[in-house]
Amino acid sequence: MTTRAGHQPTPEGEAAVDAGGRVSRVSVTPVAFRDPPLLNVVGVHQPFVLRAIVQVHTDAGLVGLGETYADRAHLQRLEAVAAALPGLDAFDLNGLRRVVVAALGASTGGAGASFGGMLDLSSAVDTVAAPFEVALLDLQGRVLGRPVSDLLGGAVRERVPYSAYLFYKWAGHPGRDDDPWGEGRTPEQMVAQARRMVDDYGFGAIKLKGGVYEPRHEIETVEALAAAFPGHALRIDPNGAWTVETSVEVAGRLSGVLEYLEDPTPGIDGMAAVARQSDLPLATNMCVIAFDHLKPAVAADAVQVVLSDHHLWGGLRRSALLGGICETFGMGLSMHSNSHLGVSLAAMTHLAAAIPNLTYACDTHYPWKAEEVIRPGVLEFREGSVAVPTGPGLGVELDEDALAALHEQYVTCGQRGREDTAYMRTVVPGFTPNTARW
Ligand SMILES: O=C([O-])C(=O)C[C@H](O)[C@@H](O)C(=O)[O-]
Ligand SMILES: [Mg+2]
Repeated sequence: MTTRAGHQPTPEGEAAVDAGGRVSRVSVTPVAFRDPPLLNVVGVHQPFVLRAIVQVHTDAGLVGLGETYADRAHLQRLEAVAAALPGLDAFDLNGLRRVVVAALGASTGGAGASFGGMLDLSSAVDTVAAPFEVALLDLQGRVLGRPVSDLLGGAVRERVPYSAYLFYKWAGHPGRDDDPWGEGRTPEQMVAQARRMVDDYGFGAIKLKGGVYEPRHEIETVEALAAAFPGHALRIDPNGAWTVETSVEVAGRLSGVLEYLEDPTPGIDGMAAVARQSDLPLATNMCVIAFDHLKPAVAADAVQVVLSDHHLWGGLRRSALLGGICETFGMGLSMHSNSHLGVSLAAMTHLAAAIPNLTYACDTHYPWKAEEVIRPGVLEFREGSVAVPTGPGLGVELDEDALAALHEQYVTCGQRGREDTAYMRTVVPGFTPNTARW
């Protein structure tokens, strides 16, 4: 097949075009939803999370959904792709990639870009393509009357387990008293936070976001969680807050307590040095976040578990490819999250259902949010897991009124990017990220 300028259907593509239609219009709607002041290595979550909802319309009258970040520079890239997509066959995922590469032009590298200092944008093509790929898969599923998990090879599990994602946190955003979670600082408070999540959602795995306090305090928190939740799988993720030496010490102390230790120290070399001196599996969503990073990480035996994230790895099919690579090199696979809405939760659930070697409970920030853009009823947590939607495509429907309300909130909230460090400095002047601090 040759490159299709203007996306004219080739004869062999005709049947698919007839069935699924061609992209006629694409909208990218930035939204904002309220978020508690969750602490991490670079600062604290702002009052709102920004997300973009992608709607891909076809001339057959169907709409596919995707969701991604909505930081200003990312939005501009999404808009460039959205403008170039009309005419594309809804089944032409390779064509989508060509459109993204062409639309981004010189800005495909993305080196140095990041979302609030938490996530380096290693591959702009993958990150920008992802929500459109999800939307096209949603469309394909709607055409075929099959769930997205079937398009990824078929669900190997009916339910996808997720983990409770604990955060140290302030009692509330400054000047507001509407935070239903309260302060999260002491081990007792963190056990109470976990209790609420486990009671409400039934989670069987618990992840603690660390990198906030000195390691001794965070170890005590993990030990309190282990005592309070025997039999639960535990993880801590300090996002590279520790030196190699500290990481080895903590790994020794928590060996037998944790199922894996996530990003204790920055970089592939640092992780490899820890791995050589520890028997705890090391997981990452920081030093391996794009296909380019796999070869050096495997060569150095730096990580034992890769945390996939379709938003960063180019969508659902490339994340499934990542699963195959992890299997080849004997690495485990888990799933990372950032604050997200239901379109992403649906996509994550289909993906996790269809990857046989994704054997850990996936991360999700879902319990922290109180607002939504999809209609209720499909994505329910029971016993810590979400049933894989069985309806066509992603299996979720947009609530247009809710989308409009959260878009209005985006317009008025004043935030245009994720700025955890800057927000922290409004309360703690001079704060510097805790990377490799201890
Ligand atoms: O596993 C991780 O590193 C994350 O979940 C990254 C996120 O940005 C998290 O740290 C957060 O929400 O602050
Ligand atoms: Mg992490």
